[in-house]
Amino acid sequence: MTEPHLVPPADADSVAALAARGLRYALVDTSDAVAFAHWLGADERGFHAPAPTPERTESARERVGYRRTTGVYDGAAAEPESPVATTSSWVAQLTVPGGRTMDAWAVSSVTVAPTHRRRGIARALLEGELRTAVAAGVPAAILTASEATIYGRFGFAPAAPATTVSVARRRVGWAGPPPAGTVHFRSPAALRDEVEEIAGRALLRTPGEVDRWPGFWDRMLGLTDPTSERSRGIRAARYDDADGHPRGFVAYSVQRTEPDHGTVVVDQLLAETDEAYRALWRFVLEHDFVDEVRATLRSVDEPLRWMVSDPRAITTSEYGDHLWLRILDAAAVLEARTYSAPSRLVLRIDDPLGYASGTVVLETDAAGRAFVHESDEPAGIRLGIEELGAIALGATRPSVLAAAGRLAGDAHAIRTADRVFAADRMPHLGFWF
Ligand SMILES: CC(=O)SCCNC(=O)CCNC(=O)[C@H](O)C(C)(C)COP(=O)(O)OP(=O)(O)OC[C@H]1O[C@@H](n2cnc3c(N)ncnc32)[C@H](O)[C@@H]1OP(=O)(O)O
Repeated sequence: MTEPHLVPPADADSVAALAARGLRYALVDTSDAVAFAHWLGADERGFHAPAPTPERTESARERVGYRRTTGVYDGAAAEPESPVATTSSWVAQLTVPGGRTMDAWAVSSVTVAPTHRRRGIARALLEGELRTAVAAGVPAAILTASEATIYGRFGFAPAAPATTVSVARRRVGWAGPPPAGTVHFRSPAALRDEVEEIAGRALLRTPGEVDRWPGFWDRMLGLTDPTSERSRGIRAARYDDADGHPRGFVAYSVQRTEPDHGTVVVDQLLAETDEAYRALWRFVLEHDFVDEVRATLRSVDEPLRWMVSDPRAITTSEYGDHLWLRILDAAAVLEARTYSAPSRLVLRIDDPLGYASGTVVLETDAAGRAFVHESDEPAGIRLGIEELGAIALGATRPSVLAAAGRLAGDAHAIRTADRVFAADRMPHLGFWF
């Protein structure tokens, strides 16, 4: 069931490192329902989630069974068929500035059982994932992190933040222009037929976004368990422009408290155009007997604030690092995006794991294209692999890292880098994976 291109064998160095500790590191055959059930049980337990039901296990196998799924097994454990550590990975499409995507090795489900923690198992798994990505020719790895303290040591850096936006709905009036098109309610099943196309276009607008997999939409729209209370509460609406072309959608639910209070909880609001963005926000803000509209994992630079009569009715919380990026091939990543100004920058990159160390010249032209080559010139900017990841999509300015003492160089080069690396839109990632 795992897709063929995702089945390079378990990394040999990590197999050896774990075998030396009496542990077996292996791919999980996701076509084997029993093996997958043990793996999923360990994964869910690792995130302190309830034990999956047989239905949920089968649904998860259908949705994520295509991934490269690995487990670490302890033959001396009381239940040796249940892994003591898990990961999964796949090749995702990461949006970069310029409305393009690049391949990125997405890593998820990193868990180590409390019975086996702090013995270097996660390190063996992460380093194995990075070596596997490099061997597969994928230029970067990405993840969303449960804790911000874990992944810097492997060269990952926060590259696209997200925040929770809350609107005190009764305080705001609409101050934006009226939309030219129309918002239509769609049943979740009907939107499912349209969502991949609309989202595919919308996700290209924002650096840091990552393509969703088909099972993501099934679950988001409540189609994997349509009779559950959560699923029956999901509402979906689509925005069509004045020519009748679908340009965005919102999926949300309303948590109602009697008699006249409630909260609109926005799950995904994706828009291909600014007009669609405005129309969909207006739609959710105009729900009656609702006090609050809350949306998690929104951009830290939402235009929303400028579309309402009382901007102080909008508060943000839970600012999060969210997308973490680990550059493995600096030239490939730097050339994947477009830039905001022509320039010539010499960067010396230090990568403790060795993948991206070296000095490169980044030349950008007036069209924003980049040309990268290795060089032995003196560097204008010296930075580590984490710092390169932090500036790569444009979310953090190089001068901010210089002020923090995490990047060095001459002042002119750093000012130039600020201009060159700036992205048209603030990088942002709108879901967990
Ligand atoms: C992409 C994702 O899936 S994010 C989800 C991560 N998983 C979770 O949060 C689930 C609950 N936690 C766990 O399963 C485990 O504690 C893990 C996976 C975070 C760590 O597993 P372990 O096998 O204990 O880690 P390991 O022993 O390999 O530690 C490697 C290094 O990370 C450090 N480390 C591990 N976990 C943490 C943590 N939670 N906070 C800070 N540092 C940590 C260790 O101190 C060690 O540092 P060093 O090698 O630089 O001295």
